[in-house]
Amino acid sequence: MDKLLIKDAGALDGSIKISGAKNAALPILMGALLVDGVTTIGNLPHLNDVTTTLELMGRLGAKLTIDDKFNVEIDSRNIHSHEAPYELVKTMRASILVLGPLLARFGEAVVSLPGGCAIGSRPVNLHIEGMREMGADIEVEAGYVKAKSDGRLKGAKIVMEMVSVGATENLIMAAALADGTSVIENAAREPEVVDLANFLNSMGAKISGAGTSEITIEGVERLHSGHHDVLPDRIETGTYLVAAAMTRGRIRCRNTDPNILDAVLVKLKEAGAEVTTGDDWIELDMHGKRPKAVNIKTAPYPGFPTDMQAQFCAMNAVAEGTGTITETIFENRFMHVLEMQRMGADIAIEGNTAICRGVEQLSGAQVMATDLRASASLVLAGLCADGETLVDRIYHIDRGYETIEEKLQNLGASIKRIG
Ligand SMILES: CC(=O)N[C@H]1[C@@H](OP(=O)(O)OP(=O)(O)OC[C@H]2O[C@@H](n3ccc(=O)[nH]c3=O)[C@H](O)[C@@H]2O)O[C@H](CO)[C@@H](O)[C@@H]1O
Ligand SMILES: C=C(OP(=O)(O)O)C(=O)O
Repeated sequence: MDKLLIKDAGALDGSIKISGAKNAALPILMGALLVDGVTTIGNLPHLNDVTTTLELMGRLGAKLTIDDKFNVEIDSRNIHSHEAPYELVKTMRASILVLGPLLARFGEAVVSLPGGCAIGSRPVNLHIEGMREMGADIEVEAGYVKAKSDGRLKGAKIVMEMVSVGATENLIMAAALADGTSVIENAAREPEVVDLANFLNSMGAKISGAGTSEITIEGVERLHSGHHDVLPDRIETGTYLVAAAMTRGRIRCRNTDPNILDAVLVKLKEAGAEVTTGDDWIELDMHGKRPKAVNIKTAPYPGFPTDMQAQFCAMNAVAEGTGTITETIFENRFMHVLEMQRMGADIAIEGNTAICRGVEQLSGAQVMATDLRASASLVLAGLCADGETLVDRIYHIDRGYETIEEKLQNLGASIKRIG
């Protein structure tokens, strides 16, 4: 199993290109199953989750052509299977997003439940309830969601009991081919939901209000061929910005979108960073100063993203002063804290809050990655720890960060992958 070996090499300095967003790429690829034609997707990140999704689409009967820049052409005209098996679904929570497209287009879907994971139980009741309201007959049996619809799904008004990114996306996709108009209230407002809606609209869907908490979808009979470029990854961007802040360095992130990172940039400025932005770039400069600890409370967009919480926890661990991190989205997203404590961090967990008292210097240790962002935060901690840090189980990182070691090496970090 691959590991990452990291040593403190001082302040990061340089420029990197940000990849397309994992969390937009996955629903968009699943959304291509709705299209009775050929879709091409650009700016796809080369990640394990994307490869798993492509494998799943291939098993369902989609014909895939991938060029050397990782642009993917998907011919979904001859889908012949409507089942997403456990062996593929287990590695990736987002695979539940095939449910809406398969059910909407073929009136049938059998999708394995992805199971719990390190950050929490992650149920899919909102996905199922919403599709039932559109007339689907759904049973959960032997670990599989088995859904059927007699003819097209029916447009419905769905009031979401809580804000869910995945359920909003699944229901948009289900409603895109439904008979009649659907309205999703209390919808997630994440930029990735907007990107999915833009993608589907460019294929002929009629979705309005994405990016607000009320989304209206006028069902159409079919979607047609088209092209879409995935939006930049705001979480990858934020991760590298924090890496630069922690190491008292300077970074320019290119091919990104500063307009979807407000909550993160505000906190970086509060930590003492000078942040400058252009149309598609963000620059952060610490001018050699140690960051100041910040208080964070995660919330649905446009609040502070839960996917950036672990990285800010790492920053607080080496910052000046004390900062609190309150996690409100997932019930168990502090696994990184236990590993950081092994590196000498002074962090106490009280309920859903981590109280971090910054220390002058962390010390390198062997640590275990438990989930995607926890792994990223341990890599960041390793960048400013004394001695060597060995991060184990980095398959989690490969789910969400494209060539992380190369990008960090370009910024001057000492990091290498060992088998
Ligand atoms: C592939 C992808 O885009 N993943 C992101 C997506 O995950 P995902 O879409 O799985 O997260 P949700 O927004 O659905 O989860 C938010 C909360 O709702 C709960 N919930 C969700 C669905 C449901 O049917 N029932 C229910 O109770 C979850 O347990 C959680 O407490 O949004 C999360 C929250 O921003 C991010 O951390 C993930 O990176
Ligand atoms: C939790 C995450 O992803 P997923 O929903 O794919 O597990 C994440 O991107 O931090």
